[in-house]
Formats: sequence, structure tokens, C-alpha cells
Amino acid sequence: MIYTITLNPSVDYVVQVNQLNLGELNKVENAMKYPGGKGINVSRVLHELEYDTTALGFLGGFTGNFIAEALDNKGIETNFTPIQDDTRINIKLKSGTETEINGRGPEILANEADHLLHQLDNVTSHDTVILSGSWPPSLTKNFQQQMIERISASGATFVIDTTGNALKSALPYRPLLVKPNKEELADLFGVTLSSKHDVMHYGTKLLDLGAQHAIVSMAGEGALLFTEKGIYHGSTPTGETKNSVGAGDSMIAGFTGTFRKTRDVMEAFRMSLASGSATAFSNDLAMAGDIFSLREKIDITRISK
Ligand SMILES: Nc1ncnc2c1ncn2[C@@H]1O[C@H](COP(=O)(O)OP(=O)(O)OP(=O)(O)O)[C@@H](O)[C@H]1O
Ligand SMILES: O=P(O)(O)OC[C@@]1(O)O[C@H](CO)[C@@H](O)[C@@H]1O
Repeated sequence: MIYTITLNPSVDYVVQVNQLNLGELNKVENAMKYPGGKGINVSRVLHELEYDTTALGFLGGFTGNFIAEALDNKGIETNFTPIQDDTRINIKLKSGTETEINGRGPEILANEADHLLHQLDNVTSHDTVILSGSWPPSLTKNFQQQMIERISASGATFVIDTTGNALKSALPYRPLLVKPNKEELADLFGVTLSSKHDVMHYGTKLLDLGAQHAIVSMAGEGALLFTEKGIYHGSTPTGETKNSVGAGDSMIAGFTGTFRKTRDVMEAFRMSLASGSATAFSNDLAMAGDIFSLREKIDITRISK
């Protein structure tokens, strides 16, 4: 089973406004609500690719009910920890460019946090656990560490997609994959990445610090894969960009599902690139048919040992 953990899910309220005028009344052209949060997106794409997945995390209130129902309607297995507070709403404003306004997240009570930790006692060495996204501010600082220690003790494979110190402190636990984008990589090391060489230098550090594989995603410029055998660049196919929300999550789903099935890192990278671009070219997350057709259009080049 591939478990995803979304500590801070969201209803993604995607609003299109043709011409945004700040300080004035703006009329919505089109609006959609999606079950969001990084781990939930990963589960949605894994399910689309027919991998067994269960979404875990905290859900509460009317917004939580919306997410639970939307995932249930798609046939996605979930085992969320119920919370008293409302799950957040994140606004994705499309008006020529994309502007995001993400909520901080609900209050998590101590007994709710404990419930999720105890769920991890059911994870076994046959499972993969993907920890994705931010966490609500009321969770204690060492909650992530407690989760990772339980996952590691179970022998399960784990993948982590978070940022800053939370990401750095997870690296010694040897995650199968980390996937910062270029800006997140720069923030992680407190540097400016002004050349491909810089990205290669700091991407390699992710392996030195413990990651088994690292993907540094670069939106329309594709991604770099770092492995102990070398560094590779993966291209993006041409297409019309409609939505970048969830492109990174789709990459994680494509890589993790494929690697778990095939143990083939390069095929996993190819499917991660296809999944990321298929989402970028869709209004919602990627569909399997698009992922498989884009897979054929991706070039992977080895750029360093
Ligand atoms: N405009 C685009 N055209 C083609 N492919 C894209 C585009 N944007 C993203 N992708 C694909 O998706 C991958 C992930 O995108 P990106 O680097 O934006 O991740 P991210 O910042 O983690 O995204 P998010 O947080 O919005 O999910 C890229 O490496 C690329 O393969
Ligand atoms: O606040 P976080 O957890 O970092 O990001 C949350 C979020 O922006 O990430 C997803 C896209 O990757 C969206 O579904 C969601 O709204």
C-alpha cells in the first residue's frame, strides 16, 4: 500500500477572473472547488495510475466533509483522522498569472495528533509512506520527527515533499525521494541558484545529506534527477499550460508508483515528468491517458556522473 499523509489538506478554490482590479469589485468568470493538499493530490494521481493508495491526514468541518466526499466519489481509499476545527480553504486565483492564497490551517488537538501517530503503527515494511506539504501551526515542532521515526521503525519506504528545516531534518532517514523545486532548493541552503551548475552542486548535497534520489523540478524547464549513478535532465513536452497547481505532486506520484512497481529509476523519472506535464496541461490533475501519451515525448539526458 502507498499511504499519503496530508497534515494540512485544503479545499482548493480555483477562481478565474479575466481582469483583476485590486480595490474594486471583480466578477468571477469561472470557479471550481477541488479536494486539495499535496498528499491528497499524490493519492489522486496514484489512483489514476491504478496504484493502491490510502490517503491519511487531518480532516474537519464542512470543508473536510467536502474533501472526504469528493475522494470517496472517485473511489480513493481514505482513513483520515477527524478533527474539530475546519480544514482550510486555499484560493488559486487565475488572472493571466496564477496567484495563490493558502490558509495557515486548523487547530489540531493533542488527542487528534496522537490518533494519527498511532495509525502509523499499522504500517509495515511492504508499504511506502509519502509525507507531503505544510503542517498546521498548532502541531508541535517534533511531530514530523515522531512520524518519521515510526515509519522508519516499521521498515517502510518513505518519501517526503516539504521545505526548509523540515526537509533538512528528514534527509538522514534516507528518504527514497525528495523533490524540491528550484526555489525551494535555494531556500534550503540559503543561496541563490544562478546557473545549472549551481543547481547540480546543491542538488548533489541532498544525496550527501541522505536522500536516495532527488528530483529538482524547474516547471517548464523540466527537472534534474540526482542518483548515486549520475545526474540526468528530463525535458518537458510542448503543450498549453493550463494549471501548475499539483504538477509537483503529480511528479511524486509518477515516480513513487512506478519505482515501487518496476524498481527502475529512469522509468520512474520518465513517468514523473510525464505526470507533472500532464497536470500542467490540464485544468485539474493529470489523467492516465495523457500521462502515457506524454511519456513517449520525454527526453532524458545524462549530464554528469
Ligand atoms: N509549464 C509547464 N510545461 C510543461 N511541464 C511542466 C510545466 N510546469 C510544470 N511542468 C512539469 O511538472 C514538474 C513539476 O513542476 P514544478 O517545478 O512547477 O513543481 P512544483 O513547484 O512543486 O509545483 P506545485 O507546487 O505547483 O505542485 C516540472 O518539472 C515539469 O516536468
Ligand atoms: O501549504 P502547502 O501544504 O505547502 O501547499 C498546499 C497546496 O498549495 O499544495 C497543493 C499543490 O501542490 C494544493 O492542492 C494546495 O492548495
